[in-house]
Amino acid sequence: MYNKDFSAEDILSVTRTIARDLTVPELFEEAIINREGMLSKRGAICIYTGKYTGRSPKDRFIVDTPSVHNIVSWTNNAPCTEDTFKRLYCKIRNFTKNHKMYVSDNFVGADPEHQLQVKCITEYAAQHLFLKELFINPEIPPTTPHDFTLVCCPSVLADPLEDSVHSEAFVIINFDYKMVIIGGTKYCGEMKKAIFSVMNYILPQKGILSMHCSANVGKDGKSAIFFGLSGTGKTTLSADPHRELIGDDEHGWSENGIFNIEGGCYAKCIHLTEDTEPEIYRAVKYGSVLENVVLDPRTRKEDYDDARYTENTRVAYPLSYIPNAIHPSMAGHPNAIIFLTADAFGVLPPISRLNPKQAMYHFLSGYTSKVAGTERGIVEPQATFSIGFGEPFLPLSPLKYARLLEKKIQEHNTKVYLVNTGWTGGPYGIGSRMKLKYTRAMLSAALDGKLDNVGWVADSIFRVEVPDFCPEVPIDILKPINTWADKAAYKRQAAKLVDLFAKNVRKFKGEMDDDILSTGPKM
Ligand SMILES: Nc1ncnc2c1ncn2[C@@H]1O[C@H](COP(=O)(O)OP(=O)(O)O)[C@@H](O)[C@H]1O
Ligand SMILES: C=C(OP(=O)(O)O)C(=O)O
Ligand SMILES: [Mn+2]
Repeated sequence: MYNKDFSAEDILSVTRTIARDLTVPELFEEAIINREGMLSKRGAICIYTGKYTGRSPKDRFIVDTPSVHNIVSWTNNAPCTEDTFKRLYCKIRNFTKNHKMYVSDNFVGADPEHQLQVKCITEYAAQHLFLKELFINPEIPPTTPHDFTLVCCPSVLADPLEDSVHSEAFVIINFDYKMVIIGGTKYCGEMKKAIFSVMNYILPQKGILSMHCSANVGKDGKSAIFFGLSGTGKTTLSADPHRELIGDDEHGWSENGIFNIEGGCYAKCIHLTEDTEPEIYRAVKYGSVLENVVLDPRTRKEDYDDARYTENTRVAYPLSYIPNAIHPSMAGHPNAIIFLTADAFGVLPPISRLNPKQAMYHFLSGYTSKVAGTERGIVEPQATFSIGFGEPFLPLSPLKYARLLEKKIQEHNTKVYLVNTGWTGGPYGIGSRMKLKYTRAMLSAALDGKLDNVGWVADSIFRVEVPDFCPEVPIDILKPINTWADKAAYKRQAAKLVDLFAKNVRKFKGEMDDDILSTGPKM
């Protein structure tokens, strides 16, 4: 077995051709020349990722070594051996001997105190462009040594039998060598979420809460964060013309306030229209990377309604493409925390207020649905409980994140809301998705203090408080039972969800305070 340093330098010492620090136009040219994708009508480069059009959680591993063994939580992270890592590393190293690789250093962490310099090495120019847009791109290439290495070679395939992995795709994080290696999958989301996982390992160990959330700040300087699993609305709802955008997906919360981990956004394109999501629609332009979006063969016009490759069509663009994004992407302590949930049962209120214990309960529960496409094998909304609304990306014990959040909420007296961006009037298949304009109106009202003086009544099943009025929202939708034609059906459906909640929190028994665990929904 190969027995040397496992490092960026080692790989690049054998790489046939290195294209270093290319600019956006150069990467566009390279991607076109390499036939990695084509230009869209609005001037973005559009790439197709083949078999893997979403994340593949079963193919993601953390190398289990003595130095991380007792730090990583193995209940929600799959281990792999050093041998597996080394074998796949060697396959990548050998591959680069005959190929050109794109190399540059980018940062993650907008707060200079908590930045990580990542050396990005990719097989594809378009993927390199993706990283340039998504990470924080330095004006001049840094001369300091990098902290972490990300290598992505989709053409390198694992052999499940020989390499002891599950498929030809692999995403492996090695904290000892400070390296992520990716092969077999072209889906760009794997790269960003792997580095997010790295930050979720590093930051909490320094006392900083890292969060799967978007963030924005009002004209009054009050910031808000929106936790949510994929598809619940982090990106869509954080792009708000009345508030300044901080980031759409990954943030840290330190003693100084919140900071974005990334420098760009990765928005969903399915059914995107200029009317409903103007900021995102207009961010599709020169410099951005479209993924699996169908283009008209003659006009190259983007067809956002065509899900022939996947529902999980995407666009990546730098934060500066959103008109009211602030730079640097930092703000003070949030005044409000929103937990976004896409409830496929159609029984949760569209907005509700949580006390601090309920906030902990719902953070730990992380109830939502997996929406079609983002993960391999999911074709319709599927109820799930994802701790911290981001369990696949949390390497440490989930309680570590929960305790940090609990402390922050106490210290800053932060208001917490649970917002159902999922179904209303019935479950998925019968009811309809909550109208975006109503969700936006409810959030604006909550964040602007317009719900402070309305009446709040505890929901008899979910026990969270529901407002009796919200400007610009029909009163009927505030209480979910009122939106169901068949009230008995509503109760049966709610009972199913209550049962799921209760079963799910059992796993925290003995580890989390009983008064938190007992604050959940009850029939
Ligand atoms: N009420 C709603 N709130 C938020 N998003 C909605 C709503 N109704 C439909 N959507 C759609 O759901 C998707 C939310 O995805 P996105 O904002 O990318 O989620 P995330 O960033 O959390 O993965 C978008 O395609 C958006 O248009
Ligand atoms: C890119 C992803 O995140 P999100 O859908 O939350 O934007 C993902 O989960 O693969
Ligand atoms: Mn998003």
